[in-house]
Amino acid sequence: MTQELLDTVLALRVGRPLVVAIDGPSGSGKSSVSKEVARRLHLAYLDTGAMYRALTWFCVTSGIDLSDAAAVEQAARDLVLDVSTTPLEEYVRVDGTDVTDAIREPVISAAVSAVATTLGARTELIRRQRALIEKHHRRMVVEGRDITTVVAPGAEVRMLLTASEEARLRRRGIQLGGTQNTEQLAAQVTLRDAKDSTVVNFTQAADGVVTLDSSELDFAKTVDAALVIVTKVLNRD
Ligand SMILES: Nc1ncnc2c1ncn2[C@@H]1O[C@H](COP(=O)(O)OP(=O)(O)O)[C@@H](O)[C@H]1O
Ligand SMILES: Nc1ccn([C@H]2C[C@H](O)[C@@H](COP(=O)(O)OP(=O)(O)O)O2)c(=O)n1
Repeated sequence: MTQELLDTVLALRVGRPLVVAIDGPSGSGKSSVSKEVARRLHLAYLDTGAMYRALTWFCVTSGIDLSDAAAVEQAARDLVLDVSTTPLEEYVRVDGTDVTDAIREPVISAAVSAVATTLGARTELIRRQRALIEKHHRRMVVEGRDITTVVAPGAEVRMLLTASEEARLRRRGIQLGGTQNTEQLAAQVTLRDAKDSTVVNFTQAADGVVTLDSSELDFAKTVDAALVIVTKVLNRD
C-alpha cells in the first residue's frame, strides 16, 4: 500500500481517535508488525508485553517470590516505569535503569507468565496502559494479548495476528540468533502461550476482531495486509 494512499485516508482522521489494537500469540509478529504499522500511520506505539516484562525484571531483581500474588501486585503498584510510546525509538526504564535488553533475556521470558497470570498485577498494568492511550489522545497502535478484548475493546481497529506454531517457532529461533535449542524455544513460545492463555484469550478472535494469519506471508506483506485492514475499517466509518 502506498504511503500516498494511506496519507489520503489518514487526512480524514486528523485529530480523531484512532486506536489500532493488535493481539496474538508469541512470535506471531505483533511487535515488529505493530511498530511498522504505527510508523506508517504516524501514530504512537505501545508494547504492553514490555510492561509485563519490566514488572517481571523488577520482581526478579528485588527478590520477590513470584508465587506470592499479593507481593507481585504490590510490586506492580510500586513499579517506576518509563516505556517508549513511539515506534521510532525503543526503551524501557525501571526507576531510571535502562532494562530494554535485559527484559528480553530468556530468564525473564521464563518468568513472565507467573507475573502476567497474577490478576492484581494485570489490573494495575491495564490501568497504566489505558492512561497512556488517553495521554496520546487515543491515537496509538497498542499490541499485546488482551488489547482487543480488555484494555481497549472500543478501539477503532481490532486485529488478531496469528501464525502457525511452526512459523512462530522458526521466527523466534532466527530472532534469537539460533542460540536456543528446540526445547528451549518451545518453552519460550508454546509453553508460555499455554500458561498465558489461562487468563486471556488470544487464540480466537472476539466478535468484531479481524484475524490476520501471517503464516504464509513475509514481514512486508504482513504489514501491508494489516494496513489494508486499517483502511477498510476507516473507509467504513
Ligand atoms: N510475517 C513475517 N514473516 C517472517 N518473519 C516475521 C514476520 N513477522 C515478524 N517476523 C519476525 O519474527 C520475529 C518475531 O516477531 P515479533 O514481532 O517479535 O513477534 P511477537 O511480538 O508476536 O512475539 C521477529 O524477528 C520478526 O522480525
Ligand atoms: N497485554 C499483554 C501483553 C503481554 N502479556 C504477557 C504474555 C507474555 O508472556 C508476556 C510478554 O509479552 P511479549 O509480547 O513481550 O511476548 P513475546 O515474547 O513477544 O511473545 O507478557 C500479557 O499477559 N498481556
